[in-house]
Amino acid sequence: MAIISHPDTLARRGVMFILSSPSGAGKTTISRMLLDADDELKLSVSVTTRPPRPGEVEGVHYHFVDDDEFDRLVEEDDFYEWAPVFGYRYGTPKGRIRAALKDGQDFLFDIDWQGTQQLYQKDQQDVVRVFILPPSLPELRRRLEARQTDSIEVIESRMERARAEISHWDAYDYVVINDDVDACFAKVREILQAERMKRQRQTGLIPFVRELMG
Ligand SMILES: Nc1nc2c(ncn2[C@@H]2O[C@H](COP(=O)(O)OP(=O)(O)O)[C@@H](O)[C@H]2O)c(=O)[nH]1
Ligand SMILES: Nc1ncnc2c1ncn2[C@@H]1O[C@H](COP(=O)(O)OP(=O)(O)O)[C@@H](O)[C@H]1O
Repeated sequence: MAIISHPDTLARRGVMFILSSPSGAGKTTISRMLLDADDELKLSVSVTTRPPRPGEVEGVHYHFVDDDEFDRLVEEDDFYEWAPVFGYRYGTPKGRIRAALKDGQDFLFDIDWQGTQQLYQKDQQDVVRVFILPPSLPELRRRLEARQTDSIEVIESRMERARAEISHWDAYDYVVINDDVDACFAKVREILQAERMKRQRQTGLIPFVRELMG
């Protein structure tokens, strides 16, 4: 694969940019805004046994598989990590991620805290962990209802789980409250931009500085 050319930085390793949030706090919304705004960022598409929601497209939002296929992928060690969530299984395929990171490709991961911990254990140097919080629990419920994708029972179970998910806030590098969506997006984007500049990622820095020093 060709080395990615970055307009703002020297040659560097890609960032594994993780966005997590309690369900309904807005990580899908913020992820979509980031992907639309940023050509250097690519979504890591997860594999799931959950059925598609209206409007979700195979290969774009998830790879939708049945239980047997998921079992096969686990056996073949095709996942970076996987976890059960709400009665379904979700996994991050290793695919070409490792090689692409070395070439400077940035990846966005929309995964929960369990997946975040596993990815962080496997690759601390590349991972950046961002947690999005709702401004309040009543607002979280309002957003889940407004999305109109879940039954009352599912919304109740998401609300219950939200409390458990929020308890993992301290396993993240950054915490951003999603009150105004544009403000939240701007903050998350600044985090990504700053992380790209981090000295440890800049594989092109040593030769460049040597040249400057003469
Ligand atoms: N561990 C792990 N979690 C994932 C992965 N993909 C998605 N998830 C999480 O699974 C949960 C349910 O996702 P989804 O069914 O799309 O509903 P959402 O809560 O509305 O985003 C979310 O917390 C996601 O962050 C993955 O590859 N690994
Ligand atoms: N800052 C915000 N203010 C109001 N509504 C929001 C905000 N961010 C997201 N939403 C809405 O809340 C609902 C849940 O957001 P979504 O991005 O699907 O959450 P998640 O992916 O975390 O489950 C969606 O209908 C979305 O349009």
